[in-house]
Amino acid sequence: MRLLIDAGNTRLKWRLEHDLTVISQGRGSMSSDHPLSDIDQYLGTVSRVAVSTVAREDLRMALDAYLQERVPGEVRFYWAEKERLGLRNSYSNVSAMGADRWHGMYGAWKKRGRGCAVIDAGSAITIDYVSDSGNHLGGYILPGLAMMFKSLKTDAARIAFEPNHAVALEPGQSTGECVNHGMSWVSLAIAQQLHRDVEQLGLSDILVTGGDASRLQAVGLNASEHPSLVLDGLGFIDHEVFSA
Ligand SMILES: Nc1ncnc2c1ncn2[C@@H]1O[C@H](COP(=O)(O)OP(=O)(O)O)[C@@H](O)[C@H]1O
Ligand SMILES: CC(C)(COP(=O)(O)O)[C@@H](O)C(=O)NCCC(=O)O
Ligand SMILES: [K+]
Repeated sequence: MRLLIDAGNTRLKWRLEHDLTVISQGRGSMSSDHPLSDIDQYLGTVSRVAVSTVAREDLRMALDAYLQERVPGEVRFYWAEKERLGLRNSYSNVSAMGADRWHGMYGAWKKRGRGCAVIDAGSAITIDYVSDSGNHLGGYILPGLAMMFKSLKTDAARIAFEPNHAVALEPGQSTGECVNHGMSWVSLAIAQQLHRDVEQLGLSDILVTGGDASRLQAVGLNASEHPSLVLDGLGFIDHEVFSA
């Protein structure tokens, strides 16, 4: 069995496969001691692990040690690359790019094979544009929605509110409404800017992934949702590496 892991800054997403058929997939919290506890009993039958991570180095090392102790097969970490199958990274220093961004872009490139926008609404929101010819045109990194809520709670003394994910865009008339409608307002602004960029750049479509994907779609983001786009791209690359 092959185990694919996408370890972000908030959640660890995993997928167990046998001969490229998905046996099971799920997620754990990166703040828990054992984010893979749901599949502990299967790790002894895993022949290979492929990992995409942007987690803190101490967490990456702890995950590596946890896997090495339990998995008989190889544990391989995959990072952003300069180029693969015609997809070309715009970063001169590719090692600085989050592995999740490259794997999400590669998953989109393999699925579409033409210009597209990739949005990962996770702990941070990342946006990447790829041209029809496979050139990474560049992208953006924004604070994630939960990160924005958290910064208001921790950095503003007199803002008390309960976050809610309902979409409401009218001007708020209480602290809670001003904050929650503000989050919908920011999400709408992101969606509208994406639509303008995709139009101007002549990109064919938008692929969205990440825990807050549905929130962006709820305010009108015209995108197809691919909940495991990072795992998809990671799986394509790992398969290509081992089939070469
Ligand atoms: N059950 C959940 N646990 C944690 N975050 C969640 C959950 N459901 C939705 N979210 C939202 O998804 C975001 C995390 O998305 P995810 O793609 O897992 O992040 P990352 O890849 O950065 O670890 C959080 O910031 C939060 O706003
Ligand atoms: C921007 C990110 C934190 C997003 O990660 P996530 O929100 O999925 O945890 C991650 O892609 C990252 O650490 N990037 C490194 C900087 C860069 O991509 O330029
Ligand atoms: K992510």
